[in-house]
Amino acid sequence: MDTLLNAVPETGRKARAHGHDGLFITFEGGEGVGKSTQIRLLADRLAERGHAVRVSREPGGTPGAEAVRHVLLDEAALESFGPALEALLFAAARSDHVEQVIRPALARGETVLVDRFMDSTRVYQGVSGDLDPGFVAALERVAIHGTVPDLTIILDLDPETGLARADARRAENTAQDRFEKETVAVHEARRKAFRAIAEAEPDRCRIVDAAGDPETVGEAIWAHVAPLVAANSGGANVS
Ligand SMILES: Nc1ncnc2c1ncn2[C@@H]1O[C@H](COP(=O)(O)OP(=O)(O)O)[C@@H](O)[C@H]1O
Ligand SMILES: Cc1cn([C@H]2C[C@H](O)[C@@H](COP(=O)(O)OP(=O)(O)O)O2)c(=O)[nH]c1=O
Repeated sequence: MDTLLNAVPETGRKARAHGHDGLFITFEGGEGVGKSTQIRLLADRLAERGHAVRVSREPGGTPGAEAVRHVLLDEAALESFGPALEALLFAAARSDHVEQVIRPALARGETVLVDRFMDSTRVYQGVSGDLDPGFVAALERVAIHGTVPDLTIILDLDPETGLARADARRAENTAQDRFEKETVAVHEARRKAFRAIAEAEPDRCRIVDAAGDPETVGEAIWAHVAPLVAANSGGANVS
């Protein structure tokens, strides 16, 4: 098994398809911080500038991964799931998503925006689930197969506000999913865990304050994205 795991390339862009890669940008953070909203704003902004954009989400993004999502988020089936099983299921869904959607889109030169990726597993299963970091890291290497995001935007917001926004978003009869139901203390611990990832990986991650109005948050995100877009487009001026 160890040999198999070692056969998987270390994380890092060198494992990415060569040539005219697109940009891979992931959005992370707790419930209701505004990930879906900001992905839509950024996708529109990039499309207006003529960039081909592929938007996706996790868990999901392929028929198989969406089936796994249904299992993972279905309250009835999950009470007995332990964090290790969850992490394995998220990794299986991610592997399919990376191979079937993300890597091919990047190889076509598309900009890929994904709502949650590997950092959510590190936080929700690793930290909240108290899993062995080596186990989480091994699963991550197998699942992403070297396809590391060029940029991860971590939207930072106090849990009370995020949960209130998530409640406002939810139709009256849609119950919270089980990850949303946990205590504010658990959500706060996740917020700290996302911040710790950003501090440990400053080249990849940027923390963005999600408390302002959507447009203000969008401008802050664009300030991080625009230089990468310019560099990836051969230095063309991107305003
Ligand atoms: N900056 C913001 N200020 C106020 N409400 C927001 C903001 N961004 C998003 N919302 C609203 O909060 C809810 C959750 O936003 P969403 O983008 O779905 O968050 P996430 O994808 O992180 O769960 C939605 O109803 C959305 O319209
Ligand atoms: C991708 C991923 C998501 N999750 C959790 C976080 C979310 O609560 C849930 C995804 O459901 P979703 O409805 O997409 O929530 P959100 O809008 O907050 O992204 O799955 C993990 O626990 N691990 C993971 O690796």
